[in-house]
Amino acid sequence: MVEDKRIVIENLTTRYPGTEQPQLRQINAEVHTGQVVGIIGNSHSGKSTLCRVLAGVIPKIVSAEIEGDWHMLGRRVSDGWRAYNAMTGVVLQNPAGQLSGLADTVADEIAFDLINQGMAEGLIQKRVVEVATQMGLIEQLNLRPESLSGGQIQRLAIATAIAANPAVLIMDDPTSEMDPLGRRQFFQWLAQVKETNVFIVTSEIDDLCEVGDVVWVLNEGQMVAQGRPGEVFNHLAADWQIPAPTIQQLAQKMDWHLADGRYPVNDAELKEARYVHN
Ligand SMILES: Nc1ncnc2c1ncn2[C@@H]1O[C@H](COP(=O)(O)OP(=O)(O)OP(=O)(O)O)[C@@H](O)[C@H]1O
Repeated sequence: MVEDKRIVIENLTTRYPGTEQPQLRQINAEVHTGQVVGIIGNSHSGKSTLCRVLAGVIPKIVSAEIEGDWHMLGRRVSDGWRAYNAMTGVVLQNPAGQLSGLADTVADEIAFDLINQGMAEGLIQKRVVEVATQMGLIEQLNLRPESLSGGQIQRLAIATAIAANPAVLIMDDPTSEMDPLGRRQFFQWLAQVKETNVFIVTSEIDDLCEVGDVVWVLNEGQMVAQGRPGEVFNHLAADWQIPAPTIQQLAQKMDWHLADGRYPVNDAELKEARYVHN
């Protein structure tokens, strides 16, 4: 059998109980292995709801009426929760609520899922140090999780989500409480993640343009645009209320554009635009 390496969403519509209007309306999308997908949109546009669906939290934990279909790497939640859940690493809003509450130390929290999976002790220790290094938590390994700052708790939630090397990583605004340096380190880490499908809700448009392969724009529950960052940000509609990336704003002022007429949205495109103008 050929392995399905796609993530496919077909005509997805969701309604929370007691609500008349759907929160997601007829969403269609297809993503291929290894892509970083940035999900953007203004408040209440449905970004968190889409993350909950992709993570299987809807319908497994939060109930909602669902029409349409979605499958990731050939699996659906209805095929079995264990296998679906094992495939995903998830960081939802309020990461503190996601921690086990059982671990004495940051190291134990990161190790929690690995212990549950029956990984050998030596391998667990190695992996804990690896992800703690990636998330800048190496000096916090022996601290109690509840003693961490908001930004550190977000890093810990990410560390626990990536510890078991999930094929799909779903993160809902994972840097909202990080300081600027923490945010930069996070996006530098994300830039070098390979062979993982990443979905990230973020308002950090500039960073997203550096690391994102694809951007999805949600507006009132509809997917109003999807494509490469350069395509999407060059065609923003005013009612989406999404600002253009800083580089694009600068390039518009300078009237620096690329050979195809678009304005650059990231460092690499800015260099290219300079080349076109020299
Ligand atoms: N459990 C729920 N029950 C009923 N309605 C809900 C529930 N969760 C979210 N909603 C509603 O669904 C809509 C979409 O919310 P969602 O949180 O997905 O948007 P969002 O784009 O993530 O917003 P934000 O950027 O403010 O976090 C909103 O109108 C919200 O009030």
